[in-house]
Amino acid sequence: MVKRTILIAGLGLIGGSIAKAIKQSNEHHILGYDVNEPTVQYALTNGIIHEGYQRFSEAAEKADIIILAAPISETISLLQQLQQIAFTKDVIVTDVSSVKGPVMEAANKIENERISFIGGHPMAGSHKMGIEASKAHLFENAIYVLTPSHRCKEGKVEILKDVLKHTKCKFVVLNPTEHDEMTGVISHFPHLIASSLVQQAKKWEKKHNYLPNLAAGGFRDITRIASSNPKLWQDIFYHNREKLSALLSEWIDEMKYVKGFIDNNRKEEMITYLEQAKKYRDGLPTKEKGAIPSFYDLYVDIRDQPGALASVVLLLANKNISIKNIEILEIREGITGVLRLSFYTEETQKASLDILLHHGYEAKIIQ
Ligand SMILES: NC(=O)c1ccc[n+]([C@@H]2O[C@H](COP(=O)([O-])OP(=O)(O)OC[C@H]3O[C@@H](n4cnc5c(N)ncnc54)[C@H](O)[C@@H]3O)[C@@H](O)[C@H]2O)c1
Ligand SMILES: O=C(O)C(=O)C[C@]1(C(=O)O)C=C[C@@H](O)C=C1
Repeated sequence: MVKRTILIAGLGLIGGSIAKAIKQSNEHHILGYDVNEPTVQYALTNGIIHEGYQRFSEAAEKADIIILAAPISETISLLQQLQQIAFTKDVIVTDVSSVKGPVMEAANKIENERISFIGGHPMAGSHKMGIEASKAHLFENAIYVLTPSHRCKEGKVEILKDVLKHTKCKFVVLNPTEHDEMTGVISHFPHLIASSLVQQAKKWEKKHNYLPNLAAGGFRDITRIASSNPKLWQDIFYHNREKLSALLSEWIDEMKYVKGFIDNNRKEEMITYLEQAKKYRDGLPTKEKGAIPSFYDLYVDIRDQPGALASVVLLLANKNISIKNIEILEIREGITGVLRLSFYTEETQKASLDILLHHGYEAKIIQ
């Protein structure tokens, strides 16, 4: 075990989560820097970092590994600042940006011999932002993409992996272009669609002001990510604009094709379209958190009465079962609602199903 000094620049959701995961291991010394001084204070007070800094260069000079976890435009600017530092030892620099092309372009221009840059992107996150939302286990079983730059010295990727292994992620090396195309399809474009669905509902609310009350499980599931940080996503869309623009054109054509089924009641073609989508969606990897995070979910019907939620939680707590997340779906006053309980393992998911069925609850696992 080699104890290294790791600087995390940008202590938000992602930087804070990486800091927590690495600090838990007690293996390394963690420095933190953020433009927002209260964030650094929060990280220190809550034991997320060992030392806090207000000047980036001062912290960078002390580090063996620098993790840039700020928004993409800021990450590129921090990278350019590193170029000017006269490091007295070799340093590995990585980032966490959701788009890799522009960051790698900036990294490949670096002429500082001491810097080995390896692009990084943990494929997990949340619609929440800031250090308060950070979690040590955010990246557990998630895919962590690495994109080494032209000037990355031998052995450095292995050192970086050794430090990041505390996030419990799974590494994959991709080139920036394939990364940006795939994340465009699987992450960035879906985000745009989620926001557009919400915009559509907002327009229709002018006609039917009761409409938001009908927003049940389906609408909420498909639009959760529309609640994310708008500035962060504008930055992502901007940096992956070419891929997004192409996907948007493809989507518009596809929707015209679908409109043909609907307008002309081409029933069989519509069913085939839906069947193919269902088959592909059902076949996505479900045992791991990946590009599409999956949890071990259990759905429980409950009535909206005082104590209904507490009773379910208590039943499971009595059997020492930890619940990862609880969400109440489509519950309205006096009417049956649905609880979605997420578990860490398939075993606890199944055990919870048995317990709840045994106590007369209507519960099910939907694959
Ligand atoms: N949110 C996600 O789901 C997610 C997932 C994977 C990767 N990412 C990437 O992670 C990066 C950070 O996103 P986040 O969700 O943690 O955002 P966040 O808003 O939670 O945190 C960003 C942090 O960076 C700080 N910051 C801004 N400019 C800075 C600068 N110049 N120097 C130092 N700190 C600065 C902010 O004060 C804030 O604390 C982005 O590049 C994003 O593309 C996000
Ligand atoms: O779970 C979410 O809220 C996310 O949006 C996470 C998500 C994703 O699209 O899966 C978003 C952006 C990141 O770059 C990586 C992961």
